[in-house]
Amino acid sequence: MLAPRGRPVTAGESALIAEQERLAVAARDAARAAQRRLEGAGCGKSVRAALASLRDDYEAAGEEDRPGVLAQMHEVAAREDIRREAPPGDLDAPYFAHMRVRTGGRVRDVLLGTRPLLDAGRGVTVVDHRRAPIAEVFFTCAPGDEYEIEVDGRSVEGVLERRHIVTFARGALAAVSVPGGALERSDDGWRFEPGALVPTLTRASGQPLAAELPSRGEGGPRLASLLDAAQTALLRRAPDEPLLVLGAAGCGKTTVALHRVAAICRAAPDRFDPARVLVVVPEPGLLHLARRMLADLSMEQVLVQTFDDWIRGEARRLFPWLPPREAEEAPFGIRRVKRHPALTVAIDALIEESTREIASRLDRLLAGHGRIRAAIEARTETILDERLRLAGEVLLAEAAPKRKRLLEGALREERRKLERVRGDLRRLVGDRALLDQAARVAGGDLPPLVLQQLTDHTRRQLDDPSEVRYAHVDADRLITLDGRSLDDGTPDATAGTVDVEDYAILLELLYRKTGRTSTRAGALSRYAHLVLDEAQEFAPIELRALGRALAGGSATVAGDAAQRIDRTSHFASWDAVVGELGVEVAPAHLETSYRCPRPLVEMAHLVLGPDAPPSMPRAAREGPPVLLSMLPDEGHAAVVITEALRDLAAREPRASVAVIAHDAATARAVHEVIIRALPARLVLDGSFTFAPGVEVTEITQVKGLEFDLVIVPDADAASYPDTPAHRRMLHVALTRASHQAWIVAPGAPSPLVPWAPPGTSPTPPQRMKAAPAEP
Ligand SMILES: Nc1ncnc2c1ncn2[C@@H]1O[C@H](COP(=O)(O)OP(=O)(O)OP(=O)(O)O)[C@@H](O)[C@H]1O
Repeated sequence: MLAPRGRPVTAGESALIAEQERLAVAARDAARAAQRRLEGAGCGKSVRAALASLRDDYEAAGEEDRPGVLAQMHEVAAREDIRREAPPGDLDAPYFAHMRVRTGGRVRDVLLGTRPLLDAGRGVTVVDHRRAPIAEVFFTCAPGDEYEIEVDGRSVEGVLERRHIVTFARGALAAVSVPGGALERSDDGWRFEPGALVPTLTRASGQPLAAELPSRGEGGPRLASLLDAAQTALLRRAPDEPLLVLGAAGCGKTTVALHRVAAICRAAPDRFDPARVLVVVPEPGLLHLARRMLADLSMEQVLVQTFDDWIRGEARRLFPWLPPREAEEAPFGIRRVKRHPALTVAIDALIEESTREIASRLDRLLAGHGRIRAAIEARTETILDERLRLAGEVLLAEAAPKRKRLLEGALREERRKLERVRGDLRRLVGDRALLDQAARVAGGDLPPLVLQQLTDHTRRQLDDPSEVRYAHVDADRLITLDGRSLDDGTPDATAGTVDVEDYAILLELLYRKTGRTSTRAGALSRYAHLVLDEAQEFAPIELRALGRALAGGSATVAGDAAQRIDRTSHFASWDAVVGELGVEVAPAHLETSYRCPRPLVEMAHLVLGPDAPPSMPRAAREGPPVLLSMLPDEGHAAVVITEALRDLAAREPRASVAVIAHDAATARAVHEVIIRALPARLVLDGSFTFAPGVEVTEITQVKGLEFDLVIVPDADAASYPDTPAHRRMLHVALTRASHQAWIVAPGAPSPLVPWAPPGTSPTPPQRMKAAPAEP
């Protein structure tokens, strides 16, 4: 049981509580009354049934009765509209903040909630905290501030007298924020608890952001002196030696990998020209960070790319026929199939089919009576060109001179055509029989529904977009009113596009058919050294493409299996990763976490649960506790987070804060609230600034990055259920913090978080649940 830190409330605070309780009771009654009214207005199902029967009546009615039936339909539909707009989301907690304003000579209490609710009789006004103009006063003013806002084009002035965040527990007021803490209800009555409800975030002074570590122009040895002995030992490895650096989040894998680039380019400049070094990362955020770190190491010439950008550039050079348009990110299921290792089985089957077709064609052409097919099918080489060449040698040795020339010509022509892979791609991802062969070995991973989704998607991609279909129509008539293309945002938007996942498949098909990585149009780039960061996120087919670009060069591979969050990447093991890349290497392990302080390392390890590595990384330093808050809902959480950030911005303007949501939709919703109070950037495209300020983002964006503070705004049971994938996601979010993390659960809390572990500091609603009252 946690010892109470606070004190009994003062008389003034008691008066405030009484006033807040009156407001709470009035709001709850108003919400319940509104709910009763709406129930009286009919429930959705019965309204739909009523409308359906009225529609039948309308059909059956004579001309003269129809207006009457129509009027009834309108009335029922209007009731349905009221029901849909219906307020009270949570009858027991209809609002989460209160402010008292003096405006037009009157004092008004305004409550902030998720749904608006107006009950003049009870004196209750709940406004939508995201949209109502008056809510801006709550987010931007302090008590005593004068304000001027615009409402429906009119300017409204006033003074903010009070502002409080409140929480409810089991329908009753549970806490009211006051300067320095909160008044909290316990079984003994109300108490003042310092720092409660809205926790105080801190930023340790002097914590380096990764980008601030080494400074430009300083030499290699000086930079390396920032590294520990284990890290420095890795830099001493021979430049040609492949290196696989593993270790938990924040152990310095990226740091070592990029320092190694500088080290080998300096040690062997004749073989390792920085311009021939490629650094590949999964996401744009890490790309920006890596470029900055390389610039600090005077290695600006090194090419840093996301895998998608790299493969796009390569494939478009090799296959100039590719449609210029790329589809918007393909649905999860489709990406999963296209990146699945079992797709190789479908590729094998496709190559077999192509081989048989070529053999039959040659037999027909040269009247081979099955001998050519038998000779080709007798070969077992995996590269089709090899098979044709070697079978050809056998056939040519036996052939008469005249026939020899014919055979030679026909074989040459067939081998020349092998680099045409466009039709193969269409067949591979559009032919259900081939895909079913992959599904059979995928152990339930590729269900029929997903394969159907893929073949439908492929069919749509093969359609001509409307612009092509309507080429005979004037171009300006094909532009819609909002200036977008005719197909934008429609299923037809997929027509005539290619998926980014197709590029690696095309390279694979090319290689499997020709044994080459070039076409007449161009050749795959070659690198002296490849750095692959966050390597757990790449699919086998992508690793093979990179391996082929490496051909003979050396590699530094860095990753952490506990951080794999892309469920379409199919990570199997580190042996498999380096195997696909074509390098042989034993892993080197880093064991000290430099980014996260001890409480965070422990929490992140706990969150991984059964998936945690056997030993917890060593933390290089102590730090503040991980903050935990349970709040009634998302709106409430967003307001509490906003309040804490407002306070932090005033005290620590140089802190870098990431609010890391589980998904983009949640990030947008939280951002919508935060920007009412302070400048915050919504980053969903990797464009992080690595500068002080607040950035709201989603987990897939933050791989490899770090911020002073991390806030997880949605650690509820629905966003983070107990699955290995969700454990890893939460782990990644938390380990982005170099100083402190705050986990907020709106509604039912996630089972992944130990809500009251030692060393953490739960905020009031949680403590009230976790700890019974003192005797
Ligand atoms: N020896 C060291 N001494 C002090 N700080 C270090 C040391 N090594 C790395 N760091 C710092 O630790 C932080 C994490 O490093 P880095 O990003 O390289 O880790 P990582 O293992 O790649 O992390 P992740 O797995 O999360 O991508 C960075 O701020 C880096 O500057």
